[in-house]
Amino acid sequence: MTAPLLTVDQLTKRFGGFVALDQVSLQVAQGERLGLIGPNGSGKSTLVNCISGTVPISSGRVLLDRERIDRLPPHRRAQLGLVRSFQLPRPFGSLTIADNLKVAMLYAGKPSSDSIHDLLALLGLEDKAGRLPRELTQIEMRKLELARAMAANPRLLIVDEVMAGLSHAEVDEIVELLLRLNEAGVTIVMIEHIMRAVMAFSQRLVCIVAGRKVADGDPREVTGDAHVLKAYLGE
Ligand SMILES: Nc1ncnc2c1ncn2[C@@H]1O[C@H](COP(=O)(O)OP(=O)(O)OP(=O)(O)O)[C@@H](O)[C@H]1O
Repeated sequence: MTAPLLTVDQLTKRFGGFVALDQVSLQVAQGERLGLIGPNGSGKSTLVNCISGTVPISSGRVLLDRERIDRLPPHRRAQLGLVRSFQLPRPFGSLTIADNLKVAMLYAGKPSSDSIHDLLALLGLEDKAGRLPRELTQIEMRKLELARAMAANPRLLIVDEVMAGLSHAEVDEIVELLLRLNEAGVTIVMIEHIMRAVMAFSQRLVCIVAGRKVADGDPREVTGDAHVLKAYLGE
């Protein structure tokens, strides 16, 4: 059996006396599409912050390909192929779309084998190379954010609420795009509140409630799980 690409092992995160994540363990296989769900404030973003290195963990381990990465700074993790797209697009406003992608490649420390042009084409932004971010529509901004993440040549891409505020058709478009990126070989973890998108995308779901993993498995089974229903419906 091949080793998981990502392993989160007994991860605990405390903010002062508050336990935001309580011994969370999960694995992500190479090539997988995993959905991470949970009510507001359950700890999803904190988990992603701990995995990508923007907040230190209190205890436990995070491994990429069997190597511990939980002491590495975020840019080192990005160099190893662990890349996240942020909840809010934050491109450099004075740089063109193409230059924003160049910066992202430099940050990851390895100019991608894909040319910038190929990346723009993959994301459907080929007409926008010379434009500034402020000239983009909302969905184009989300695509730019995904393109910036892809410019870092990720092995594991974590997308954190990239569809919030988009129309029904635009959500479908982003899901299609993520499926294409996955087909191109990128393992993807999606954090998303839009359940239609989560169900269309995910091969497996993990549900976090109040800092604990309460379900992990087939999406239909997880969404029918009593703990998950209780957390969402507040029974
Ligand atoms: N830096 C911090 N200091 C103190 N508490 C924090 C900090 N960051 C997050 N928390 C708390 O940890 C808990 C989990 O927050 P988190 O943002 O991870 O939830 P979430 O599942 O991503 O929520 P949402 O779906 O609303 O984005 C919340 O109670 C939050 O208030």
